[in-house]
Amino acid sequence: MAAMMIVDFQNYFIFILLCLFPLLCYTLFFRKQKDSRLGFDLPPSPPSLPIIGHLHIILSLLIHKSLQKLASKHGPLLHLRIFSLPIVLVSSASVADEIFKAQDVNVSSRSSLPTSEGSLYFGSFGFVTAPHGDYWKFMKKLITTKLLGSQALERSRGIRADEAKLFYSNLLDKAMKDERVNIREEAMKLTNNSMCKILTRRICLEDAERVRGLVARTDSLSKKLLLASVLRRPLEKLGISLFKKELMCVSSRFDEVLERYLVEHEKKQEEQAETMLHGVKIRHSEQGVDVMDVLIEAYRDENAEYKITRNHIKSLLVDLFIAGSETTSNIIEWTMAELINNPKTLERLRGEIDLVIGKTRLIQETDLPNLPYLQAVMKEGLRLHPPVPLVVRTFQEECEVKGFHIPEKTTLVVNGYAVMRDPDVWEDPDEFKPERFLVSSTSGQQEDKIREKVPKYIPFGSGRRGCPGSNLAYLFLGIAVGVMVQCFDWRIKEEKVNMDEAAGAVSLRRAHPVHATPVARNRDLLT
Ligand code: HEM
Repeated sequence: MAAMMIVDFQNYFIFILLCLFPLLCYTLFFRKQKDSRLGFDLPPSPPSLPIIGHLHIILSLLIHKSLQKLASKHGPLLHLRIFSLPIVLVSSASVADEIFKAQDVNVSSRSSLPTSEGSLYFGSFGFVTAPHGDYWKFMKKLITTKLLGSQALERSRGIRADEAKLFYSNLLDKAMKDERVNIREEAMKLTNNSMCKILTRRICLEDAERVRGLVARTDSLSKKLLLASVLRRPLEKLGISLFKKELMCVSSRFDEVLERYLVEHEKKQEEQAETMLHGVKIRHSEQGVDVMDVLIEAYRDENAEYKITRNHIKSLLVDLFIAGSETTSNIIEWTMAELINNPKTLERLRGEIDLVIGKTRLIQETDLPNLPYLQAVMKEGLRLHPPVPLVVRTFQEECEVKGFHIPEKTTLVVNGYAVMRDPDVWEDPDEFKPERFLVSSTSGQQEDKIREKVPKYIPFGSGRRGCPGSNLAYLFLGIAVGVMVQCFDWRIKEEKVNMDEAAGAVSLRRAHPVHATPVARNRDLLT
């Protein structure tokens, strides 16, 4: 009897669950967002699939290209849906301009993951994922004034110059041995080692491989995290924490290395303080100050506007390291691929470098302002191959864009890749033509002035959440490309470098690494 009752109860329980399941699905996936201004039109929406909405597009392998195709068919301002999560997709310069200007504060937050609470990467201590509030404002000020501002970049110039010489001598070594070079790997060594030294003044030699491995892992993890943050709300309701184990594993490895560096820095600072106590005045040499020193100072400052913690310090270092090295090495490789495929452009660039610098010394950062064609080459590389093709933010409040209603908490996706290949504002948008960035070469100058008013060029995003590392990025890119063009000819086995994009990554990476053999033009530039 008891057994029958148990079976009955089980059936009854299953029956209730089956009845509740559609309700659960409805609540999670179909229920419309609360919209206080019903009656206003949402932006147009392309056809979607039942339940999942437009998820299949977000999951596509080359997401920026799928979204670009969607926009060219249905328009530059679209309303998409993933389950019940609303997304606004922007693919033209004029719509992006209106949002970045009129809604700058409203879209100044990104969404983070509830599952990444204690993580140093993509977690609640991070700067990149921090909501637009007191912490973000405090750190942004510190970054733009003391960490990546012009004086800070001046201070770290020596570090980058040493790394540039090492970069040149590694390439020269390969040239002497007639060996092929994987340009991405060489670029990665340059940016990783420079970033390590700028951030912690450590040579990072013993940790370099480890850190490089971690950066590679974060790239593959980023796509999953983007997906997890898009699916955040439905998953939260179901109590599912996606990729938490993987995320925490990467985080704890970063933590291990950075905690060690932090303790070393603190010891060094204490030793200096002690020496001062004994009456010997040792000024903390400006040359010896790295990003970690500045952060420790802010951490110890009792009167600071915001009290940061050790985790904030470590998290910011992870953010800067990943944001700074992966993106710049990607664009160095893309730009060299374009130059090898466009020998006339390469010749013109080399002509400019030879003319301005001569053939007796290596290009330096201070030469860059005098090399307009090199600057145009860098800009064109970034336009065609933006390492961060999608800028993702959140509308905090409801608003109107181009006469359409955008509900609060809608995710904003600006497809920078599509904006910078928008045929309405770019002539021959898919071609590599650095000349377009040279002021004097414009034929229809009037037309160009009108175009310049629209921020069609957004490889570093825009508005207050735009990239604070763009100046540093131009220095890395200018020197790496400058050295490779000034000092070497490049031989490839194929007729042209394959320009396919890698599928399944968040950053815009190449599907095939560029393998080329450097041929030295001048062997005595360092002597
Ligand atoms: C070619 C190289 C780079 C590219 C293409 C790039 C691109 C971007 C983009 C598109 C964003 C999002 C901007 C937005 O939401 O509007 C961003 C954010 C950011 N980038 Fe970069 N970046 C590069 C290099 C760097 C470097 C060298 C650093 C620093 C070392 C850096 C640090 C950051 C940080 C901290 C953010 C987050 C800003 C915030 O949330 O307020 N980036 N970057």
